[in-house]
Amino acid sequence: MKHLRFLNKYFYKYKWWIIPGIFFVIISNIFGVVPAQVIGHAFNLITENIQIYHLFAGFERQSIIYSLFSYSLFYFGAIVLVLYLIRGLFLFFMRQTIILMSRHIEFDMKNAIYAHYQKLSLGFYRRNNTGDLMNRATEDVNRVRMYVGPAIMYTINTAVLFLLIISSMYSVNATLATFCLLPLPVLVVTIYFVNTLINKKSEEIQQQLSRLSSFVQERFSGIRVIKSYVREDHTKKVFAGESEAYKKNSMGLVKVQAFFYPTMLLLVGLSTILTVYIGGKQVISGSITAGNIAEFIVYVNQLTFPVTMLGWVTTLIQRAAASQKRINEFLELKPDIVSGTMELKSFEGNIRFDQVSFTYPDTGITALKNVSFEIKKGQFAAIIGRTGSGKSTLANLMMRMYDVDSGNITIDRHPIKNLQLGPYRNQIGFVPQEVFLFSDTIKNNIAFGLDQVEQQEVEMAARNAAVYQNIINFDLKFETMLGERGITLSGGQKQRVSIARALIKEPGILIFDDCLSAVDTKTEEEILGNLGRIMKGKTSILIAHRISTIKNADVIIVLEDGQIIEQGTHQELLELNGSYKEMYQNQLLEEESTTATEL
Ligand SMILES: Nc1ncnc2c1ncn2[C@@H]1O[C@H](COP(=O)(O)OP(=O)(O)OP(=O)(O)O)[C@@H](O)[C@H]1O
Repeated sequence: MKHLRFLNKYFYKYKWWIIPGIFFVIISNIFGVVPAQVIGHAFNLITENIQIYHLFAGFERQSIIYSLFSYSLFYFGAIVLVLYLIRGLFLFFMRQTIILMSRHIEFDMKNAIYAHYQKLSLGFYRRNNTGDLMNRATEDVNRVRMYVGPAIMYTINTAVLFLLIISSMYSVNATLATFCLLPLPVLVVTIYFVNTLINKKSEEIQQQLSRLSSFVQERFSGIRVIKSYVREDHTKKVFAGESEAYKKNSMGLVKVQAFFYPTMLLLVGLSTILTVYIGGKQVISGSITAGNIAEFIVYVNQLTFPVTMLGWVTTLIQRAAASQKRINEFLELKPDIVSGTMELKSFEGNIRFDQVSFTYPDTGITALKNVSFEIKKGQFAAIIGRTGSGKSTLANLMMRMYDVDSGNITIDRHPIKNLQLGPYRNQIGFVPQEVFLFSDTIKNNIAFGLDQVEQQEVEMAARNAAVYQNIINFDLKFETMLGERGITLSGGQKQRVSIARALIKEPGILIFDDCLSAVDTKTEEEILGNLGRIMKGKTSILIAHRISTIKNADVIIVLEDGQIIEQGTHQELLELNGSYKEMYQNQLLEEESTTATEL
């Protein structure tokens, strides 16, 4: 329950919703209780006057008594109707304040969670799966909303109604009131237990449902693999198995519910029978009127709904507390990467690594060991090495996606940690190894890093990335939609759109993480030629596997197992006669053998 204290600030913020809300609950309940008394009076009117009416049988006066009688009943009916209408109006206001407040809190919380997620670093996203992140921002917030809205509303409602009804009952007759209320504790306890059971079963169903939807989602994403391995029948069987478990759980829940409602009605019926029996005795002894019995029956029925709600409300509160705990766990997390305060006035693009070591915190893999190098402003640097040697890690550290374990990284002679993070990252044009394009138009994908953009700039970036011709061949050109609702680009086209996205920023440092792998050599040359022109005087870093891509670099860094083993220009490295030369010769041999087979 202590986790729900977090929500108090929202109650305070929306105090002018909740205070009137409580007021409306009280008024609506008063107008809900008074009709019972009017019904009691109407009942008394009937029992007292019916004999008089029969006494005048055969006389002309009987019709006058009849019209008086029916006029009074109509009058009582009208009063009850008006009272219920007023109650209805206040119920409307009650929902318009409390439930509306809950929607505002839901909105605020979702925004706060999303904003907080944005601040957390890459490591956080690696540690937590997407499903969990989504659930906390949607399902958990929804459960909390059920607490700040319906649960609070029904709790206040039940408390007020209980107070009003019980005091009205006792003001009429204490004995009858006590007997009427006797079955209620049994009802409350039964509801509590059955509700716990229902809750447990619902949770199981919910879990099974998420298992089922994750299964379906994954199989839809991997439909190509399923079809090519002819695993349709197998997946069908697994799906049927999961569905069967879901069906079984649901049927279990239906059974409990089927048992619950009749039991509840039985207990309410028992209350009514007791009211009639004990009430009848009291009428005979003259302590109450027959109208009071009618009044009590209305009270008992009015109590039924709030009592059944009690169990439900308890569940809502328990669930909300569990959800709020999960939400708080994330909200209390501090970002691993904290922005520095130093403003980079004139950005040059000098990068220096000094004895840098880094271990990924989540896997414990040491990706870099004592790495030192310097890339000067305007240089074209290349990083090469076997897969898993730490190339992408270098790029991650340059962008300060992670902080180093030991050693220093300096940018323009300032420790990277001192720089303001946003403006610094804005200076970098990064093209990741795994291209990610949003389900949006090509234009918006290219212009992603900028707030405002001209069509000409987008076209120029596309030209420089050698993808312009491909784009204008689509019917909608730059307005072509990508992703689920749009077209699918080829691997090479995706890479080039991603390159255009980095180039349009006119960055101070450009980092290409092996993003030319799906591009043919001719297009690669064209892109590299364009880069030479655009990045003149600026720093470019190319991570690559093909030596042909990087042989013109000013400096080539050769990584192996997280360490720099060789460093220099293409010529210098060849002269070293080491790993680089071996790699180069192997690649030359591969090229020769492919050309030979092609011939
Ligand atoms: N986010 C991560 N969390 C944990 N370990 C990681 C992460 N990224 C990479 N690693 C590990 O760090 C090591 C270096 O990986 P890195 O991606 O830097 O290599 P790479 O040289 O870029 O490889 P490739 O050429 O295959 O892209 C690998 O052993 C890898 O398993």
